[in-house]
Amino acid sequence: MPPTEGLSIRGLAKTYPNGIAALRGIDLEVAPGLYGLLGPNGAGKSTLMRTLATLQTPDRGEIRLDGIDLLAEPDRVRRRLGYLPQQIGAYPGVSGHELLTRFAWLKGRTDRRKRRAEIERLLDRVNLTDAARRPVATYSGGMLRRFGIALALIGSPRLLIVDEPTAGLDPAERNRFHRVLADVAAEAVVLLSTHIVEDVENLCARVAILASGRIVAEGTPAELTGRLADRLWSWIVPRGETPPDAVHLSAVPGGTLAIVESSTAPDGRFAPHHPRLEDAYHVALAKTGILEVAA
Ligand SMILES: Nc1ncnc2c1ncn2[C@@H]1O[C@H](COP(=O)(O)OP(=O)(O)OP(=O)(O)O)[C@@H](O)[C@H]1O
Repeated sequence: MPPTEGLSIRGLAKTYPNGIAALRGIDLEVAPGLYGLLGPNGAGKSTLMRTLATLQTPDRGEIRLDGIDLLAEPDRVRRRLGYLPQQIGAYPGVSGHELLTRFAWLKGRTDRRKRRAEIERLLDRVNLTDAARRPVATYSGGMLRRFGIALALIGSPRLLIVDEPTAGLDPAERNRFHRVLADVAAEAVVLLSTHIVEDVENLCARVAILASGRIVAEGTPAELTGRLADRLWSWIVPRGETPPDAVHLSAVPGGTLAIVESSTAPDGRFAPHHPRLEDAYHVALAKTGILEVAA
């Protein structure tokens, strides 16, 4: 990747005044496209996202967006940023069209004709043209998420930061939301932070797994699962029996599914297990000593 395109992060570190080291030296190169950031609670995802959104500063390190130094020139980078927060505030009675108009005005879109054209384009892009005159307060959860993208896309950002986007969406809305993100990712860096491994597996060209403030694995979903080829074994432990030491345990009909990493089958009860991104995630966390409670 040429150094002038995309997002480049080097040696990023942040320790809060209470002594918690939320970021312990993050290095990442992110090209335009959809990039997934996975990690358990407290891994440092929000700290990283807020730092990229210029809402807080790191103790050390460097961030460049399309070659522009974010810490030295935050205002210049802000003009190229879109941030989709988890919640959009309540604006009683205000229609989608009107709220977009206000935000566009705040972002410096003062030419009325150009602003209107941009808003029409954005509404069409997120499939909300028909609902544009309805109050935002009446939108469903999925419509609100897509509306949030339209807000974040004012000014055609080069980096779109999306935090935990699909919680609470039904499958059809989740799918619609993903299609909009994929469309944006054709021309910008879209950084998607989530707990939902399946969203990243289906959608993202590359993924980083963050744990305790460090990147513990990085690559394409195929690379991450490929490293585990022929190394995973599973066994459904009948109810009442003690499960073995495993990289992941989850409840299934009939007992507990135990997934174990080993170069050979631990014993005759285990069958080969085809690795999924979720397994790579649990293996990466297990190697750092972090065990997530089964979902
Ligand atoms: N303002 C703050 N002051 C002190 N500690 C903080 C602050 N914000 C976050 N932390 C701590 O830093 C660590 C990383 O938190 P962060 O919110 O970045 O993680 P996360 O991966 O986003 O987690 P979650 O998925 O739960 O939001 C946690 O231990 C958290 O308690």
